Amino acid sequence: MRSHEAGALHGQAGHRGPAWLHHPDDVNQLVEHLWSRNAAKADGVLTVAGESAPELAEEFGTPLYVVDEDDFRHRARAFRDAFSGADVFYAGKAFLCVAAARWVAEEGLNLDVCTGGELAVALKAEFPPARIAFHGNNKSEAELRRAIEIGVGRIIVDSFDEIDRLASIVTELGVTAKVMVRVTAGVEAHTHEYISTSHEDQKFGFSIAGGQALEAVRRITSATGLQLCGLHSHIGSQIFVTDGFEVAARRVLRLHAEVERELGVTMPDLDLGGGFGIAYTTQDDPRAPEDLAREITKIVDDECHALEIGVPKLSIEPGRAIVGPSTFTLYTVGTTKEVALDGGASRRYVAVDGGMSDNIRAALYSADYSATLASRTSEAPGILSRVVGKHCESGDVVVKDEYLPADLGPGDLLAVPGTGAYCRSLASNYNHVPRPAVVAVRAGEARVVVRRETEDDLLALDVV
Ligand SMILES: Cc1ncc(COP(=O)(O)O)c(C=O)c1O
Ligand SMILES: N[C@@H](CCCC[NH3+])C(=O)O
Repeated sequence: MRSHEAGALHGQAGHRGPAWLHHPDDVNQLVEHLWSRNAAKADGVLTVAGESAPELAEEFGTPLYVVDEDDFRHRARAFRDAFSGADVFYAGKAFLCVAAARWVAEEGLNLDVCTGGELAVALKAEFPPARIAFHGNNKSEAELRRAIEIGVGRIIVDSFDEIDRLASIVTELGVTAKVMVRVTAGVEAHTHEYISTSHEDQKFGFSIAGGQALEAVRRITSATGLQLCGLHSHIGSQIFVTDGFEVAARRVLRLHAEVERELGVTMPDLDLGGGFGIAYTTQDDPRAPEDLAREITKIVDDECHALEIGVPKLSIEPGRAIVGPSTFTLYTVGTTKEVALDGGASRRYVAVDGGMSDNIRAALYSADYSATLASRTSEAPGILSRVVGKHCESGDVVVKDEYLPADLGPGDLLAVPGTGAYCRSLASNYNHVPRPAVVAVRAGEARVVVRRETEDDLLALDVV
């Protein structure tokens, strides 16, 4: 994630946004690489896989998450094919529902879940348990028991307490569980602090440098019923450069070699996690899965060669890079407002019918997004605008800076691309706003895969 607060808007002579944001030649045009493969505009109207934004809004209401199913499947296959010698786990935390779990299964990927709730969705979708990896830094006894009973493929262990918990469950059940050890490699990933997970001072994993990782391996290998299949490292999310993966892979493989040498244990697998960045705005330049595969595979091969060890089977866990670009959020504009700024400049606020309850990422990580008018062509010039929601927070921003037509007004539809990952999954009912539906569009057909919450849903938990 990149923060661009420094480039804040100012200046009288034309509204100037952050340095990376350029005035578009035609404010009606889509910046294609920010959209799913079947999204297009015809006469100003946004369409996806044969369905138009106004038709979708009319039939399903707004706000609405619209997922291009073919795009999701295509990206899943692209990772599977690019990493053909590896196991690809879709990270369900990015977005999970029964339909999505089925798409993942059908495209031949594995699934990463990190709570009993995500596991329940996977099971409802009849996802093969052996293809599920179970994550989490504080899995409960009940969650672990269920995972073992249904036979998940691997459990990624994150604490000494968990090792004890697991050891007693497998002993009691008389079974063997495959486990991996989540390690922290001490890498400072180039991303937002909140989604960086490999520096030492944070809650995930066992430190390699501090010796806890080796100790965890020792305890697992001396426990009965726990079968160690490898080490796991995830350095963070929304990462664009492979240098962080490279440093992490080298450190993890050194530990892998040490385990082989010192303990005589050869671990068959190595999981380098997910975190591959996507384009939210024109400032982002993501890597293609083939490039990632080539570079990461080479790093692992070279390091194993240097360490004179066999090459373990690689696993990766992309979430955002599969689901993020597949989805846009469709909103209806409710109000607009011109706000005077210092120096005589002004900012156009465009308020939509959702906000931080369906996309918390701008508020939480200063994430940038883009937006486009989705229901008509406009002849008006583009002016720098801020898209905000309807919540009682001034930080309720969906798109910090975007050029939108000056005549945008109530009733217009606005679409925000790249909202597939960590928007529905982080959605809330703040201000008692019902969470939007998710509609999957494929070959001219739209179907609800997660229904919209109702007022009854909002009241369902109140005990009166
Ligand atoms: C262990 C693990 N694997 C995979 C992911 C997926 O990350 P991303 O959606 O950035 O690919 C995450 C989230 O950061 C994670 O914590
Ligand atoms: N929720 C974060 C990503 C965290 C990934 C989970 N480890 C985001 O929206 O970017």
